[in-house]
Amino acid sequence: MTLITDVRLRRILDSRGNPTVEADVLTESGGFGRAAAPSGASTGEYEAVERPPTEAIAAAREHAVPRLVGEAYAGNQREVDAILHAADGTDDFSEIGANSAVAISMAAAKAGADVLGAPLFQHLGGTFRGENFPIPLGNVVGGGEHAADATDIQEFLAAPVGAPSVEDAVFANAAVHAAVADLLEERDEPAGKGDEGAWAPSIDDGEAFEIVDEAVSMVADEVGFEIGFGLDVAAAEMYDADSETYEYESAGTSRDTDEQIDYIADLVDEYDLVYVEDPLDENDYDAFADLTDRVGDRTLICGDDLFVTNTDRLVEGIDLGAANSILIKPNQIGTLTDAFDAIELATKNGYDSVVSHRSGETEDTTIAHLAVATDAPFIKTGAVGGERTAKLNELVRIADDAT
Ligand SMILES: O=C(O)[C@@H](CO)OP(=O)(O)O
Ligand SMILES: [Mg+2]
Repeated sequence: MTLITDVRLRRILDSRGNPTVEADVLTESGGFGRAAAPSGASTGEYEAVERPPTEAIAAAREHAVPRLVGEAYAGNQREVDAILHAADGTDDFSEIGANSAVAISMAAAKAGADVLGAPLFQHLGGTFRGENFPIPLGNVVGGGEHAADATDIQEFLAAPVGAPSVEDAVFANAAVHAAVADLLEERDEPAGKGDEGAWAPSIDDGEAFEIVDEAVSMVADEVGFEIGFGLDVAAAEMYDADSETYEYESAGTSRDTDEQIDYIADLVDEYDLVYVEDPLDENDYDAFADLTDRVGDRTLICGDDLFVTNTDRLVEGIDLGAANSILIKPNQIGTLTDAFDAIELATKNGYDSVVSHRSGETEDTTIAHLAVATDAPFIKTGAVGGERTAKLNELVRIADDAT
């Protein structure tokens, strides 16, 4: 029934106005799945390779589509993804592009779910999923590679850890986003938005900490549950390998690795940070391990560029005690199977998974289903903006349907 009869690939727009790959997968019994690849700006050095969409589409049409059509079953995700790997023939999807691979992988999953008549999260995670929902981390202030002339730290993320439901959590993050706007206005700090919808004022990180801390407390008082906040430092973007220092350009500050570890550990304690992503360079497992040793009992230290959703890199991290959570981005590794395997390995080893969007996104909602399917404790997918709310609203719908 789920035999694939057609795979169509096209270029569509992403949220930055750049082209990206969209895939349609059709099956023998009329099943249909459509999915699109997201795209990063602060990409990790070890990510699977995203090719220019036109090239990725041509290569996938030549190498992957003929191996799938009439040959593979959309309901068998591991088979589809193994064929994508075999068709590509490299270990980083540099032939067909991770963008073509992930679009086809996710579209096949949706086609499989369509034939089953089951929601995607159930097709992926089993019939008993849908009881637990991830806490959404929503960025409310940001800079780094996502906005010019803004904070050095890439993302300040509201984390509604005490929310009684995913719906309450999603609305709380939007309220923090609005509260930040009010506080910026009071301080006469005009702000546009960065790539992920967070406010991107020309302020330094210190001021951003004050504002986000205040906004989070204000909204927590209003809603009556605990809201913390966290960071994506995206430190690989500020690390200078020659001088071995972290360069905070807008602040005009430079820190060596020990100073960076001290700085982050102090921030964790001063602001009760619940989450810190990529506080150190993507090649420095030892520094991650030191920091995790110091503060890992009271906050999540998450590896994004460090792990790139790659089980080999995660194994190394587990061995060394580097980080205690992993960011999961299917396009970093190229298939849903690989993303699932990373989550399973993480869970088995006590690492929390944070399923994540990219800065360049589409209306695709697959990651909302992936998070519910895998019982991931967190999802990071913005707070506002259509391509972000697409995922957040899908979570609300899944919760609504499940009750
Ligand atoms: O660094 C990150 O975690 C992501 C998403 O927030 O950004 P990008 O997609 O640009 O890598
Ligand atoms: Mg990151």
